[in-house]
Amino acid sequence: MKLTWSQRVGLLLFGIYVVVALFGPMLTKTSPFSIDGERLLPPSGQYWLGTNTIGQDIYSQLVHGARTNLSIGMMVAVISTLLSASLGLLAGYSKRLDPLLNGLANMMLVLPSLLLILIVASFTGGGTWQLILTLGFLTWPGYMKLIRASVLSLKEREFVRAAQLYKGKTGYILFRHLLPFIWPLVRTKFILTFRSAIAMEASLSFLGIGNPSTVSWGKMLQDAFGRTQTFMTDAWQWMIVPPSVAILFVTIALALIGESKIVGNQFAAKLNRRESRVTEVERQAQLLEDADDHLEAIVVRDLTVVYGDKPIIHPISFVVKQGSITSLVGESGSGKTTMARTLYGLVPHEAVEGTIQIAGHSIYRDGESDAMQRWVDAAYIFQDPRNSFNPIMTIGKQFYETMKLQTNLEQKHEAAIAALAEVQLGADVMILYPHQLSGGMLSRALIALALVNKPKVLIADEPTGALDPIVKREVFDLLVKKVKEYRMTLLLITHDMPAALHISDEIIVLQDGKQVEGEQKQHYLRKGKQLYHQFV
Ligand SMILES: Nc1ncnc2c1ncn2[C@@H]1O[C@H](COP(=O)(O)OP(=O)(O)OP(=O)(O)O)[C@@H](O)[C@H]1O
Repeated sequence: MKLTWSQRVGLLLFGIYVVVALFGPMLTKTSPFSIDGERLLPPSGQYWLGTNTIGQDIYSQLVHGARTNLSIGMMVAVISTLLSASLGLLAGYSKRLDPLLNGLANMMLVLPSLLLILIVASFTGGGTWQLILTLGFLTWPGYMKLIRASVLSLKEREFVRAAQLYKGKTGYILFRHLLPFIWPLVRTKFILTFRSAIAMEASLSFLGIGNPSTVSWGKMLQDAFGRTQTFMTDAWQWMIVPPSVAILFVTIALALIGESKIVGNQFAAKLNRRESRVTEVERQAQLLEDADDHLEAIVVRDLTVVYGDKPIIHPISFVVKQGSITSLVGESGSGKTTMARTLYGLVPHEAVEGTIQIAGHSIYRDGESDAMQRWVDAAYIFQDPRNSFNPIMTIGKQFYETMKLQTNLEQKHEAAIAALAEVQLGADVMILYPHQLSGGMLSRALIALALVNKPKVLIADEPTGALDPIVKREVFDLLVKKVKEYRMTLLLITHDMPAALHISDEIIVLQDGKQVEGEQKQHYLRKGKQLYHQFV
């Protein structure tokens, strides 16, 4: 990864600070507290940075102070960042925990943090651990709310919904699908908290309420400013300048690193290198025996969908026979996507009335839709392929996650390559990220992904929208072939009337959320047929 010069400088400065904090104290035999030198000695071979007004070695104090700052900054940043990230993820993801956690964050935000820190520091005599815990527990809410807001929006993305549908465990979804996206926020939070903890510790020590048994840069400055000799002699040059420059040095280093993407990207790459953990997903999935087959693959009775006060789907009933192809057509905005999403259980329960059965499972009846094996009993192709894939996972990993018929990685790999080959994609696609594929390639990869578990029912929302006419034709042929081969039921949402007429056993026409019947439907189909003759 290419770093800008400022990022390199930031890392270099911070590296120097860490080396000094870790190894600097080893280079001095003098204790930072011992008063064995003469007072106010200028820098020399013996006292590299001179001595202070009571004869203590300033170099020794500076390097021991670096250690104190590093450990306080690190501990506070770790505690505060862990709280922000974990509570933000949980609040954004869980509707149940959100009111509690968000309420707690709001309450903490209105607390006068500085006052509390001063009170705690005064009462505890500036104890280091008390300071770390106070700072750590008071500084998480701001970024927690930012992370929560990101997760609230991310969890509506198709790839997260898909992960939920195949019953990925909550921890897995949070860690694998959501954390990499909020990682830049986590990284920034860590660096900012590190920086402010160092500044806060220095300020408290400067005010005289730091830990008296440790040495720190703030305390060095307090000592220097508290003595008149500092300014009456040249001593300010070695008593005030070194700790001030050190604080400035670390603050600048952290500010420069804060602009770097190095940590986040390395982490995301690391996450992606990890083997897929979808073994958590239930595996008992085998295609149900033919005896369990239902002649009616999709049964819809008196279905309505209302968003707020706006009816989107008016009462509608229909049946899709097992092994058939039914196309859902209609003008833009007529409610096709809403219908498809409703059938697959992707619409909030409260918006839906009526009953839906898919492959024998009632959708929207508690417990029963959970029993449906997503991607095996029924699969869904979302309208927007780019949003359907997790952008920071390779296509191959996303195949492994979804595959339920194969038990080991080798079998999964072979089946994924075979499924990709059916849509004219090579095995090299497995190691590519979604952004490295064209829109058409992504559409085909999505179709392969939907077919890889040989689903009994496939609901496909505009699966060929991004394809050129030749590939489109090939994909329709593939879908027809798979319908026959797997005895699959296909509900196809499409604007492509010629194709719908060409491959469908049944066509449902929607207009303004209502099913069109009789002469109006015939008129719509006649128009489609005229196009169809141009198509074949
Ligand atoms: N989440 C939502 N909240 C409120 N209204 C919505 C929501 N989703 C869709 N709608 C409305 O439902 C109507 C039908 O939209 P839908 O996306 O189902 O149509 P469509 O037939 O699939 O259109 P297209 O062919 O352009 O994709 C539109 O008026 C749309 O504004």
